[in-house]
Amino acid sequence: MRLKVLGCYGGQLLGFRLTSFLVNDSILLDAGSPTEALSLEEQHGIRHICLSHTHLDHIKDIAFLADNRSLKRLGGIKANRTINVHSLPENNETLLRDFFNDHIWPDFTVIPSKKDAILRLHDIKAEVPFEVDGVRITAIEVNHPVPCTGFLIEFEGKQLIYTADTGNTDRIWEIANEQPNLKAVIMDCSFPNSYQHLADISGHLTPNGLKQELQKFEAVGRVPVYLYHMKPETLNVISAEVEALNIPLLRMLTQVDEFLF
Ligand SMILES: Nc1ncnc2c1ncn2[C@@H]1O[C@@H]2COP(=O)(O)O[C@H]2[C@H]1O
Repeated sequence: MRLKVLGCYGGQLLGFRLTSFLVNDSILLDAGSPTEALSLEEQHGIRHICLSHTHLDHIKDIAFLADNRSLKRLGGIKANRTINVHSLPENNETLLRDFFNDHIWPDFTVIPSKKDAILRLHDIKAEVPFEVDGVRITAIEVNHPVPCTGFLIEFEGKQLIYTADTGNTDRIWEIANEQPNLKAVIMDCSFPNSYQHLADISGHLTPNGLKQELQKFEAVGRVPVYLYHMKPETLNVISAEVEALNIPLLRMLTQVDEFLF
């Protein structure tokens, strides 16, 4: 499995891109930044978006990807016409009602026609696996103020866990502990310890919070844990606090990271 970090921050600042990961060149985990991180040709390779939740920092580039794909069609290119979004039914409803509603952005689920649309929204169910482009994907509910799922990604007998945005949560760790060949976990670490209250009310983790979470993870120290969604203006403080935890194979992601699992 190829995993490319397109953006791994929980805020947008010059040089810091919002959350998005590219799996095997065609599947996005969240869509905070693909149009900023990828060439037009690379964007056209994206066929699926696994969407954890509808907060703006995870959906904003669905809009720009769709617009770019629309121009590609006008240019007469036929391959990879549709972008398939996979998310909970509540999230797909929110996308249609509040984002692709012809006010905030055109409704690309009916452009150029409903039958042959640029965007197709697929309802998924938590803990019911589905397969796209040979990759098996399972959504797992996590703890955020809006409906949100992390994802278990499986390809060629290897597994990756992406917690998505979450405060303390249990089920995803139970599932992580069941995986026979888990290669990595990508998990939330948004705020420094001094912002614990904000982390709690906004459904995120601090270094202290993630230390508690990792007590539920049996492979800690054996399987790499990569942190994402750091608020960029607090990065130096989070970095020092993560370092002080002294947990082997735990580090913050950077937006130039690429992995081959
Ligand atoms: N009660 C709050 N006070 C201040 N900021 C908040 C509050 N709730 C949410 N936020 C911020 O709004 C952001 C929305 O996206 P995030 O969940 O990434 O992170 C959240 C916090 O940074």
